[in-house]
This record gives sequence, structure tokens and C-alpha cells, in this order.
Amino acid sequence: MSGTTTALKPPEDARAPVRHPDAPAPGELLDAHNHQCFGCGDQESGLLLRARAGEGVAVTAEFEVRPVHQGAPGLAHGGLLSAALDETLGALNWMQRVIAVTGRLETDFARPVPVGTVLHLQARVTAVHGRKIYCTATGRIDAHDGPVAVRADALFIEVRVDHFIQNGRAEEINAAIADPDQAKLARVCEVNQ
Ligand SMILES: CCCCCCCCCCCC(=O)SCCNC(=O)CCNC(=O)[C@H](O)C(C)(C)COP(=O)(O)OP(=O)(O)OC[C@H]1O[C@@H](n2cnc3c(N)ncnc32)[C@H](O)[C@@H]1OP(=O)(O)O
Repeated sequence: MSGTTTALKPPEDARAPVRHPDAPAPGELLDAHNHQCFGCGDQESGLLLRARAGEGVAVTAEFEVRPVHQGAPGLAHGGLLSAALDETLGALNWMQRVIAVTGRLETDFARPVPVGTVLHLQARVTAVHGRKIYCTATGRIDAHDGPVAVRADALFIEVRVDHFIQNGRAEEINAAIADPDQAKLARVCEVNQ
């Protein structure tokens, strides 16, 4: 059973999430927030996860489990399945136009996921309380209505772009600042904070 810890239960006075008026339209493919990202970037050894805007404050994503993602022979590594859930939940940032990072992530592994599976992920924000964003995700095998293999509940915490500038390695931060797409993304999100 997921979401059992108190930290993942929204308080009574939490508000419903609000879709930003300029959020991408349902079905629209979401850009990678960083092309070097292990989850949504374009590294061959990464997840190559592709997310799309959903209705409301929700997203969908697909992750093809390749041999490089194995744990046990022929099966996906559990940590990478958590990463796929985390990345999908992170894509919810686009729908509220905030910058938020994972504070807590609890994963349930309900079924083994064979190599060759396309994991169909769905994530949505359930509640917001100050900087705290409560959200949930599932991953289903080979179809959007396939059997649930993994699910997660998470708490994301809203941060300012300084979070990355102060904590990230200078080499990558400087490259991101010099990248017009990254600078635009940071501006768009910060305007809403
Ligand atoms: C340019 C675009 C890029 C866009 C980039 C988007 C990236 C998305 C990528 C996918 C997602 C990731 O993997 S993100 C990477 C993994 N995550 C991280 O690296 C985060 C590391 N942790 C941190 O930096 C920090 O702990 C933070 C930012 C999460 C929180 O620190 P803080 O800002 O000082 O806030 P703090 O006062 O401690 O906490 C605020 C409130 O949240 C609660 N809180 C904080 N952490 C937790 C927790 N683990 N579990 C429960 N509750 C928590 C506190 O109790 C408090 O509640 P109250 O007192 O207010 O009630």
C-alpha cells in the first residue's frame, strides 16, 4: 500500500492544484528540462523517457525498458523504475509552471517488469500546501490500461532557480545558463514564483 507515511498525506487545509493557463495543451510532447538529464535527456544510457501534457495537472509518459536497464536477468532494475516515476512526477512542473524537486518518493513494486516492456506512466498532482506539492504516479505494462507494475506517492518542494545555481557543478550550470532554451525555461517558471 502506498502513501502511508504522514509526510505524504496533504494537510486538511491543502488546496487543489491549479493548471497554469499557459500549460502545454493535452497531448503535447514536453521538452527535456535538461538534455543531459538521465531521465528525459538524450543520453543513450538514460531512460529516454518522453512525457506529454495531460488534462488538468497531470502528465503521461512512456519508458521503454532496454537491456541497459536490467537488474535481475531480463527484468528492469527497481531503482530505474523509481527513476522513471520520479522523472514523470518531475514533468508535472510544466503543468503548474513551477520549479520543484523531489523531497520524498515512496515506490511500490507490484509486478516484475520484463526487458522490452513499454512502461506507460501517468502522474498527477493531488494537493498543494505552500511550497509542498503532493503527487502520485503509476506505471502500467505495455498499455495505458495495462496491469499496474509500479506506483509512487511523492512530495515535491518548490524551489527557486538559485537551488541549481548554488548546488550544481559550475561546468554544467554555466553551460545551462548559456543555453537559450534553459534560460527561457528558468524565466518562465520563476515568473510564477
Ligand atoms: C531550470 C528548471 C529546472 C527544472 C528541474 C526539474 C527537475 C526534476 C527532476 C526530477 C525530480 C528529481 O529527481 S529532483 C532531484 C532529487 N531531489 C533533490 O536533489 C532535493 C534535495 N533536497 C533539497 O535540496 C532540500 O531538502 C529541499 C529543497 C527538498 C527542501 O529544502 P528547503 O528548501 O530548505 O525546505 P525545508 O524548509 O527543509 O522544507 C520545506 C517544507 O517541506 C518539508 N519537507 C522537506 N523535505 C521533506 C521530506 N523529505 N519529507 C517530508 N517533508 C519534507 C519540510 O518539512 C517543510 O515543511 P513545512 O515546515 O513548510 O510544513
